[in-house]
Amino acid sequence: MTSTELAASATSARRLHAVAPDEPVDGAIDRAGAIDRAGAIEAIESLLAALGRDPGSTHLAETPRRVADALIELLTPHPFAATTFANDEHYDELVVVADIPFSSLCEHHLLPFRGVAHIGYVPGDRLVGLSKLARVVELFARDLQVQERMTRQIADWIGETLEPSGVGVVLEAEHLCMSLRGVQAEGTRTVTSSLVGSVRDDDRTRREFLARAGLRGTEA
Ligand SMILES: Nc1nc2c(ncn2[C@@H]2O[C@H](COP(=O)(O)OP(=O)(O)OP(=O)(O)O)[C@@H](O)[C@H]2O)c(=O)[nH]1
Ligand SMILES: [Zn+2]
Repeated sequence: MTSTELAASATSARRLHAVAPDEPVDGAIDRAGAIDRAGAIEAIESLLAALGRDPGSTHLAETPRRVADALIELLTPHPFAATTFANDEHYDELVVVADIPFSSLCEHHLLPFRGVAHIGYVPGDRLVGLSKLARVVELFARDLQVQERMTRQIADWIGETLEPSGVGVVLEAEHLCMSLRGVQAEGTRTVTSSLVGSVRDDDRTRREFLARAGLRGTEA
């Protein structure tokens, strides 16, 4: 996928409410389609039958409901208020939150990929509540994803919400579709990044972000 396509899909997949200064907003997103829980339960029942299992057996009787609810949970982010504050002290150094854990579902195999996100931004007029950076990771992780798109979506959200002078997002994850099955390349770590503004263009800021994110082979 080209970067233009990634950006377009980031915008079309999820639309966020605009953030008004000092006012918490609903971080809820508009989804492409509503979740049909009854339909999902029925579909899992059919899937079990198609896999040669008996969905009516005692052991599997509740499995369609459990699987459907587990998937719905993994695809439903918690709404949140994207609280921002005025940057009265004109703080203009990097703010970095490293090692934010996340789990998502790969859109190719519906298997989890999980790891950590590192986020940094150089504030403009607004600061964001730190926990919101972890919440925005969850906002985009709870979807059928590819790691590259998720990385861009997080960076775009921070850019649009805070209008900072720089943003850096790095995701490091293990894809179970690559380690459990298929090529079975255990222990691989996929690293993706989206660096924008001063975090991309200013050498000192970029190095500082990568070092604070604890990435191997980097130093401040
Ligand atoms: N770029 C990218 N690829 C991903 C991601 N998650 C899974 N994939 C890849 O998506 C590809 C799908 O390839 P296919 O050849 O259609 O699927 P497959 O036959 O199951 O491929 P194998 O996994 O190689 O057995 C695989 O190479 C996966 O490793 C992701 O987040 N980003
Ligand atoms: Zn996959």
